[in-house]
Amino acid sequence: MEAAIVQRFQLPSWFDCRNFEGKPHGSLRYTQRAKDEKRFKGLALAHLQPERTNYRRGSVSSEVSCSDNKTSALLQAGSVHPFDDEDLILKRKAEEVKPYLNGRSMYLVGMMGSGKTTVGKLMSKVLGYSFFDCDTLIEQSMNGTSVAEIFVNHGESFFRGKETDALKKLSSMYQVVVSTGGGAVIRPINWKYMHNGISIWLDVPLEALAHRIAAVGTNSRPLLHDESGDAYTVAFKRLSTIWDERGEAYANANARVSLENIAVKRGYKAVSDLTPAEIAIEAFEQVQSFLEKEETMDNIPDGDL
Ligand SMILES: Nc1ncnc2c1ncn2[C@@H]1O[C@H](COP(=O)(O)OP(=O)(O)O)[C@@H](O)[C@H]1O
Ligand SMILES: O=C(O)C1=C[C@@H](OP(=O)(O)O)[C@@H](O)[C@H](O)C1
Repeated sequence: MEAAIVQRFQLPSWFDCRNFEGKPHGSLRYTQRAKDEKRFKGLALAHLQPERTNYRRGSVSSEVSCSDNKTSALLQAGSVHPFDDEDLILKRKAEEVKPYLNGRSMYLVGMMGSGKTTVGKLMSKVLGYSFFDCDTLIEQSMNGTSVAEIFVNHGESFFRGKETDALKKLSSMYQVVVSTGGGAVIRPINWKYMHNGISIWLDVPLEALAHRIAAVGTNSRPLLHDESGDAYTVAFKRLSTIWDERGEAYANANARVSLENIAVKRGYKAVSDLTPAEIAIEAFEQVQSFLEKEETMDNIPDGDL
């Protein structure tokens, strides 16, 4: 993670920069007076450049130091938890959006591996909604037969019928977040059901999808499964073909969450730096924009449309 993290540190006492030695990492702002006196006290706003992070680990190792032209001082080293803030922002965002949803459900759509399940679970948790994974519902309706087995034993079109049945059932429910299967967007009837709630498209670049899928394997994703070739290349080729066939269908969703746009907004080099919480925050923001537009449209008199 390349982006700087801003963190406040309560410094315990006066620091005299001349008394410290250490290699400065990051920077620390302090007042002109402190600069002149080469000492300072109190709250410091530090920009940390973490060495490495991982969204599952949720913490970064860091060093905060101050320096002037001649000296530098290591003030604090250890672990910080930037995502504590992120979780709080996510919770607040959900609380902000929730009253305007009026109990409407949310349907996450997107290519295989786009994070519908991961992000959907997070969104349901902070909203206090129930979470459903469409593939899991289909498997349950088939006494635990896996999606991969359903494809092999009954074919794709049978699976698509089950998928539509599952969406029909879900469409009568309120306050649920649904992770749909990547192919749910290809049948117009499925959109009729999903439009009972708000649909959100997780738009993830194919390279990132292929990396994620190669990491977990393709056993549970029959449309990508292939014994030959290296996992990334096979996944990328298959995903490209699928994208050509149905890419446009995802744009029917009410809200689009583009990982490339979030990465640019946050100053990250790669979309792989984005955490599921950051993506969920953006999803709520896009839902908010959709609801605002919807309200504006509702307020326009019929004759003016
Ligand atoms: N933001 C993310 N960064 C890195 N890996 C992710 C992210 N979101 C999901 N993943 C991983 O990608 C894989 C697919 O995610 P999943 O939520 O199952 O996608 P989908 O439900 O759209 O198929 C999982 O292994 C998951 O841990
Ligand atoms: O894209 C698709 O056609 C499919 C995606 C899968 O779901 P995920 O998107 O959850 O992997 C699953 O429904 C099935 O393997 C078909």
